[in-house]
Amino acid sequence: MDGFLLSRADRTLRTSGSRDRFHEIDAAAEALASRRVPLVVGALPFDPGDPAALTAPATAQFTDGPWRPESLPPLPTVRLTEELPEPAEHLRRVARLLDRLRDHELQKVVAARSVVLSARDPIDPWSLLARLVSRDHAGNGFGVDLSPAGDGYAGHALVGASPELLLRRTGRDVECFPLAGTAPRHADPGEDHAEGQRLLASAKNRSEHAFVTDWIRSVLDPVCSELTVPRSPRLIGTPAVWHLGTPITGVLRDPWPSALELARLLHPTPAVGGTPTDAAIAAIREHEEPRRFYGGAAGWCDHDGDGEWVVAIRCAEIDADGLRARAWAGGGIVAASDPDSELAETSAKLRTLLGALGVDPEPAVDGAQSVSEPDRLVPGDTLTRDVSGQQ
Ligand SMILES: C=C(O[C@H]1C=CC=C(C(=O)O)[C@@H]1O)C(=O)O
Repeated sequence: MDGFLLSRADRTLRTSGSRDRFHEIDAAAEALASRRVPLVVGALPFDPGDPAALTAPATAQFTDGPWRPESLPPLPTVRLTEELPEPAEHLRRVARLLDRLRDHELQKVVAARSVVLSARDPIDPWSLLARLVSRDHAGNGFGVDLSPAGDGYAGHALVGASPELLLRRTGRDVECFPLAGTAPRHADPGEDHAEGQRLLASAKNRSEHAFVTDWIRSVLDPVCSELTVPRSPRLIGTPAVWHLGTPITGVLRDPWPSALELARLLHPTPAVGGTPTDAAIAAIREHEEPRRFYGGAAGWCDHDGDGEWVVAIRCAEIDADGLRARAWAGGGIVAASDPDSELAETSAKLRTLLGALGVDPEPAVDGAQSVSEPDRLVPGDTLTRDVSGQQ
């Protein structure tokens, strides 16, 4: 994939070409701090020990609003050919993680699984990205060339529609919009509304969510002179699922850390990792296939330290020849979690990618979104809906 794109409701960055590449965050941060490069874009891996995929682009353009692709090129027919792990094994893994939660070794851990998709003709990452953005009512989307990460990533692309803002830094202002706690959407508006209200009232989901806001508070507090973390989450609707979300704002004490350094400090939040963070990462390494860039972050940082990073979820990695893609989804497990519901939650989250690729077995899910047509070319400018009105 030549170039990078981050589409958000209010702003899009698109870049092309490469004047430098980095697989180490430190090297990219140094190039920015010394003003050797004006901008770095790319992705951070889930596992902080893995290589990053960062590029100093040759050209960059910011535009207002979400990305509006000129056309929606057709995608090839895609088939789901493998599940990693098989659903039965995911259930067993969740059960084993629940034992560790009950032993108090962990308080929360995110369990993920993936599906492999095969195509006869290449899946063009830009075409898939155009479809994802057009189907997302907030116009969210990202596309990253993973080649800078080195061996095993040459020509691979990470493409997704993440609703979750890891952080945005503008001058000394910092914003985060963590999401955790999920319920399915329904085609019937009454049922859909009731499901959202149940999520908002669910003690289990609120506790799952609080691990994330607590973590973000603990990371930002030492570097911020002001920090506002609302006590209660809001209800956030994506086309496929409801989430609990909390808008967090802060003001940095100093002109640093940069957006890239903040992303490194915050990542992985318990929305993709768990609590305690190190024990959760260790458990994920032990129980799962490598996540690669799923559960990492995608975004940009400029030489003033400003930037924006989204959590790399609702995404797929496309191989260099475009004939194979792998999409992931995970869910937060706490002591009160039920393995079957967790499996169903990952299936609901996978619909974002499967639906865009035409593999979704249940198109009714798309019918649940009242503000987005499946193949509408120009996304609406509605930001994630706050239907609770609560702070
Ligand atoms: C880890 C994922 O979602 C995160 C974001 C929102 C809700 C989540 C949850 O309810 O578990 C997850 O924390 C994913 O989509 O793969």
